[in-house]
Amino acid sequence: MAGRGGLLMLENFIGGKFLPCSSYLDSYDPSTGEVYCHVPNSGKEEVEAAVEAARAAFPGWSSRSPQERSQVLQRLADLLEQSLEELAQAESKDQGKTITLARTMDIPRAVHNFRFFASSILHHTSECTQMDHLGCLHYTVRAPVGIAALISPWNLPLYLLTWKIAPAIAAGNTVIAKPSELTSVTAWMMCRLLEKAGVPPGVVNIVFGTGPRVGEALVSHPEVPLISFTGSQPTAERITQLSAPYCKKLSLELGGKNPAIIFEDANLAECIPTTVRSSFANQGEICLCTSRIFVQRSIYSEFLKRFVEAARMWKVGIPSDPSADMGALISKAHLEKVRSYIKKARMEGAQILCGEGVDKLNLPPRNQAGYFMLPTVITDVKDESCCMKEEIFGPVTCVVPFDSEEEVIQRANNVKYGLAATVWSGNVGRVHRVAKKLQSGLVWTNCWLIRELNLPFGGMKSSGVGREGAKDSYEFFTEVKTITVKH
Ligand SMILES: NC(=O)c1ccc[n+]([C@@H]2O[C@H](COP(=O)([O-])OP(=O)(O)OC[C@H]3O[C@@H](n4cnc5c(N)ncnc54)[C@H](O)[C@@H]3O)[C@@H](O)[C@H]2O)c1
Ligand SMILES: N/C(=C\C=C\C=O)C(=O)O
Repeated sequence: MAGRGGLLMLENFIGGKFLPCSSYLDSYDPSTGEVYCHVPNSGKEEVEAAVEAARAAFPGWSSRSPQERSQVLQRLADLLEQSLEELAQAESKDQGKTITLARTMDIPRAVHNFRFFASSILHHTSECTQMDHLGCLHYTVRAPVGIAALISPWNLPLYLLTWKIAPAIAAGNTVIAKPSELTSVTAWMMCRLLEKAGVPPGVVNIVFGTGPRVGEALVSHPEVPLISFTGSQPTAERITQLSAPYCKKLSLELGGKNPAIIFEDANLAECIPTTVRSSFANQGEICLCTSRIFVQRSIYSEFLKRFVEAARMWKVGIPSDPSADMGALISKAHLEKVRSYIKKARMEGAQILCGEGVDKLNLPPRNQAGYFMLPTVITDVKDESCCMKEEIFGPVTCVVPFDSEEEVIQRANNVKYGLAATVWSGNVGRVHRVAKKLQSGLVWTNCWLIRELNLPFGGMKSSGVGREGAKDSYEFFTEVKTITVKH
């Protein structure tokens, strides 16, 4: 919808209706640095209205059969798929990611999230045990919890929001979702499809705005008993504090400082292009991106030379260019934060082998103020450096040598995070051994980011609490009850 100055103006979606807000935020096009959209700056009032709508919709939705709910999810998946190109264009413009990534990963995955949970909700079973000597039978039943708060970040906007909405409503909950204020457009576009898909009013409500205003009002609302959050560790801490007085159910998917461990028997022809992708895909703005590369010393020089050559070939371009490998970072503030790590690395005596401050970025005149940065490789950096310890969440990766298996496991584990690791080796025994010892919720060996939605997804240590996936999401979005029958 066109608003002030012909710019796109979003509205909240509450109780099946688009509702204007009393104040709005500017949203920037990352490829130009220009305001192109206005996003509702919602607060307590909008959260109250959404809670009322979600509360009213809960009895009807939660008492439908899983089959009925499944059909609604399937219809929504079909409608999203029919709008794939329009959604991909919007996601790429709003987030700065390449149109190719939006077309091949973000939007197809959003479609798949609804199809996947539409199917998996049909296949859950409950537990039953006997105590014949006491004449008892025990069994469990599960029921949806109620109104779920779903909060998502800006890096994979529709992909991550639907990864929460789909399991929550499949299990019979009603939801209030809050996308990142930096990337709200595709969530708003999805709302236009809900009625046609048969989602009753109030089952999915979306309130737009900032964390401190609308996010906090949502997570501290007494009638919202569960919160599924994906974002940064400091925000998770705040949400935990605000929700603690109510003993809410929490699922927290947080940041990472993900290692790649490359042994001398790795297949470098596969490892190098995949590790360039795992370091720089989506501008390095994926929580699963590699940011510490440990390479066995005997192949260190060869790896480094080939890796830097490949990183230099990774094309940074405007998001709408189908041949670009990388687009713009999300915001000016984030670009400055990412760049500040390169400055700190230099001050510590590390070497920048390519990218920021070394190579020249060529951009069309219209995009000179966009938030672009080249893929950057740092070496000669100590494990204690902030570049090796903190999540940078940008196109920056550090490469360091190692000597032995025990040493590299210890160094890979020596950070507060534990989300995703990759291990490269042709030795099957070593691959299993190392994968088992890494403190990481996910380990990809000889590959990266191949997702199996049935299995648990999530992090250890400061990377999160809880897991998402077919069974884990079902357990999170339902309450279990044990019933004993004496016969
Ligand atoms: N583990 C995962 O699956 C995963 C996936 C994607 C991103 N991430 C992490 O997300 C981070 C980047 O995303 P970000 O910058 O949007 O994170 P963020 O924590 O700043 O924001 C995430 C969401 O929380 C909201 N929020 C912020 N403050 C809030 C508050 N006080 N109360 C309630 N809500 C609040 C934001 O508006 C946004 O919608 C990185 O750390 C990244 O690793 C993790
Ligand atoms: N949650 C998933 C990915 C998270 C990526 C973070 O940036 C997923 O693939 O299910």
